[in-house]
Amino acid sequence: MIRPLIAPSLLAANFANLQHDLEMINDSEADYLHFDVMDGVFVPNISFGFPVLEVARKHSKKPLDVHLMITDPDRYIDAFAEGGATTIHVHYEACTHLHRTLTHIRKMGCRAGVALNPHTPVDGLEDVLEQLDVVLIMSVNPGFGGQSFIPHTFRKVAKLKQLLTDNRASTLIEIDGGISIKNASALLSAGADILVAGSSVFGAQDPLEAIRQLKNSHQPMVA
Ligand SMILES: O=C(CO)[C@@H](O)[C@H](O)COP(=O)(O)O
Repeated sequence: MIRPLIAPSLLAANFANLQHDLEMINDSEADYLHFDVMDGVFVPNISFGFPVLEVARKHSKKPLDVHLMITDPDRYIDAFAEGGATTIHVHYEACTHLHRTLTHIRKMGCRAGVALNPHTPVDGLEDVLEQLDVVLIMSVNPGFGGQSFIPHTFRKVAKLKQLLTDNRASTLIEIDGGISIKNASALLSAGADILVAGSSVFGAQDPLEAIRQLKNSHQPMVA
């Protein structure tokens, strides 16, 4: 079985000591650093932007997985690509010309991702699969960390996996919101490849161990 890719979400880090938390992630088995950008319009919260991106780029050795929870994301794709993003996710609900936006993200040298709000069906992606490296399924309504996982996500992941298989697409499936060791293995069985985790990592007594457990969550738990 393939081990999942793990992306700790910086939103849940200790901003009073970001360098410490970034170094913890560097020392961990995490595969990416998930970077949530919120504009207070697309979602009812404002998080962080370019000054924090610069800190992350300086101190993080992990590829940056940037999730743009903003309206009109086209305005900022070049800046995030030049700022060091490896992957840029735009929201399906925020893009009028999704095909063009995804093509542009790739042209800027990044992997192209689309994030789906919990109410957005996966079917609308069929005509952009060739432009798409990863789909970020939101398992909470975006805007805040620490929310409860929406159980409907299991069916949605399975449906997307089927769509990708039917189209012979190599697009990865990433899940974000309320992820912990409790739901990780069921999500992987449904077809997820990448797990984003905020509070279950940074709220743990031992964040390194929490990341290690998520990384090994494809294996049956030993009682
Ligand atoms: O994008 C978001 C929230 O909008 C997420 O990336 C959260 O940061 C995940 O946090 P937890 O639900 O794991 O605490």
